[in-house]
Amino acid sequence: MPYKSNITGLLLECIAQSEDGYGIFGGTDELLYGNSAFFNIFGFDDEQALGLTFDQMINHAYKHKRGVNLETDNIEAWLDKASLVRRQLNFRIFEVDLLDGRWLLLSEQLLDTGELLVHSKDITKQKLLESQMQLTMSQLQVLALTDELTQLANRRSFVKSVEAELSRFSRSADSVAMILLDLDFFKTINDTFGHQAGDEVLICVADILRQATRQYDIVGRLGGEEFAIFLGATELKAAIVIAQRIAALFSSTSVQYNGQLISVKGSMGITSCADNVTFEKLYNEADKALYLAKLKGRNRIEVFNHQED
Ligand SMILES: Nc1nc2c(ncn2[C@@H]2O[C@H](COP(=O)(O)OP(=O)(O)OP(=O)(O)O)[C@@H](O)[C@H]2O)c(=O)[nH]1
Repeated sequence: MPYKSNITGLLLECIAQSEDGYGIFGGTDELLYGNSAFFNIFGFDDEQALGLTFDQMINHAYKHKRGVNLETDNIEAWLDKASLVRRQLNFRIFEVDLLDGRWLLLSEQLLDTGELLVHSKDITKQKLLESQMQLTMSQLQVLALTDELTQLANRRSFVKSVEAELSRFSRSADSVAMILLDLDFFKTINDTFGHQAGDEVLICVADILRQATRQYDIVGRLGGEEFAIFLGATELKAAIVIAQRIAALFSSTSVQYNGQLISVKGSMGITSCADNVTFEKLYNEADKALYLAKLKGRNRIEVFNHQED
């Protein structure tokens, strides 16, 4: 059959024209065959690479700054490292990037006869898609953990972060503290000035909390007009100072909305402990103190009393 008798020639022609790279290195690593896509990986335009060793081809790419991206100041050391993995397995697959921005998936297959068959496939589109997906995933993760209005940690993320910190602190004897803050008569602000004005107040409160806390404190909006601050390695005294700082900022700040000034007031409950601390324990203690602050007339700070509990 004429088709069958021509198959070898046809196959060679297909490989020569293929956008995938094909190369065969001989037993002493000299290039026996390559198509133009393969030469291109090493910065060669034509068959001048034939007969060169892998090391010589890499040196060519490095010297002419073409083809494969060789991120090294020492090409000899790079080649030594490559020799540790090259031809060590019957089959291996890896990704490389080219200086023109493309990405290739390369496979090396050691033939029974000692030659090394190398195949390359352009995976630039897939890499681009992959990095876009990674970006979307990390954006989604941020969205899932952030309160949209105030950009503070939401309840889920606050609990998760505090629990992570507590497991870190469990190995130290340091005290940790929590401040719970609940705005006073916030419903009246909404009812008087509108929901939008209420939102502006919540944003302002978040700014005040960021301003009053340290970089490593964890600040979250637990929901509605309830906020929480976790203070790692903090004694009660220092936690009270931070709560007083927040109260002072509330007193000196008014939110401007449609030409009107809205004052912000809040009640705070504080607790601090060092032993067997869990999120629930801290939260419940701070919440009891907060309840007391509301009961005693609001716009004040109360500390959880461990003796009375
Ligand atoms: N603008 C706005 N209002 C909210 C948001 N989330 C909750 N609220 C409102 O917050 C108000 C909370 O009301 P209450 O629980 O009675 O609290 P309060 O009026 O501050 O009363 P006290 O805490 O007892 O001083 C409700 O009217 C909710 O609708 C929000 O994201 N934006």
